Amino acid sequence: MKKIGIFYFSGTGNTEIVARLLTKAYRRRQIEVACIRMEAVVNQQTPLVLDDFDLIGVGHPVLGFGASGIAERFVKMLPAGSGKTAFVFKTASSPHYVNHGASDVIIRAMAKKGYQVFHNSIIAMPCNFFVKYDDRLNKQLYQAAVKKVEVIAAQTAAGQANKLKFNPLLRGFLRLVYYGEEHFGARFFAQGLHTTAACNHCKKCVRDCPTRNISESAGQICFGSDCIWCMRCVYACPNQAIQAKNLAGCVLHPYTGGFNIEAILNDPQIDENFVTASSKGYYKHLINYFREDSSIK
Ligand SMILES: Cc1cc2nc3c(=O)[nH]c(=O)nc-3n(C[C@H](O)[C@H](O)[C@H](O)COP(=O)(O)O)c2cc1C
Repeated sequence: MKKIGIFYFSGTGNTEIVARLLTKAYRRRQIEVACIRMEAVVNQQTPLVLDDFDLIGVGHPVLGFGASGIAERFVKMLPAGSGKTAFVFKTASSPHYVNHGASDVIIRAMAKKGYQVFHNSIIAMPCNFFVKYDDRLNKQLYQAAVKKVEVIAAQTAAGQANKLKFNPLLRGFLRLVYYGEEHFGARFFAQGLHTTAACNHCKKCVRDCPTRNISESAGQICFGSDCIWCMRCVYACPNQAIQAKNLAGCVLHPYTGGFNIEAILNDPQIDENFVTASSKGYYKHLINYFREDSSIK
């Protein structure tokens, strides 16, 4: 293996953390890696040149059981693969099998273009949507992610396949949910976004929006209709000045997603042994996920 190109989209930092961990894991194996944000390609700031890469990685968050508009736009831009090998990875708040099909549209589109997508994986990370996870769980998820990334790096570097089990009967229904989330949910959410008096017009949100959906006009920050509900603007605003009026419950207060992982890791008071072999209820489905890499016995 000479060089790997990892293209990822990350709204709030989780997928970026995984993409960076993967990059480090390959480099430790003496493999050269380029780690590129998908939106730089989609917004034509970075040319899409794949000639140097022997292996392509595509990473995205699971948004409404799908892959996010940016990932779909990126895949449309890919040139013919001519048999190039590829893998996909996704982050989600849960490794449950309902999320396993989230990359299917991407995998199919890549296969149509001649890419051989041989490895598909899911990594559970802190939830950034509606449900605020306990920081002990966030720490446990991150530590498991570090181990899972090592496995993904070893398998993909060796050309070893990985498939995710998915019930095909769910496909049509979940695709419909995704369509509703992307086209109606996201638009409705964006219609209710507004800035408060705390906004100092630094325009970070304008610069950072992956779909260039935020602009400033006559001294006002304006939110357009091409929102993919990635939450970046809300969570990354340095003054917490962007607020949601519609579906406000989906924004976590205080935010405990990707960007604060470092703080969680550095806090010795946060005990990562949150899910155990005897956990019940919602957390039960995480037991096997943590067992896979011996995060719990
Ligand atoms: C609009 C939206 C929809 C989401 N839908 C799902 C979902 O269907 N399943 C899931 O497990 N997590 C879902 N999540 C949670 C994210 O997938 C998860 O927190 C992910 O790691 C975020 O990655 P990022 O920080 O790279 O954007 C959703 C988050 C958002 C903002």
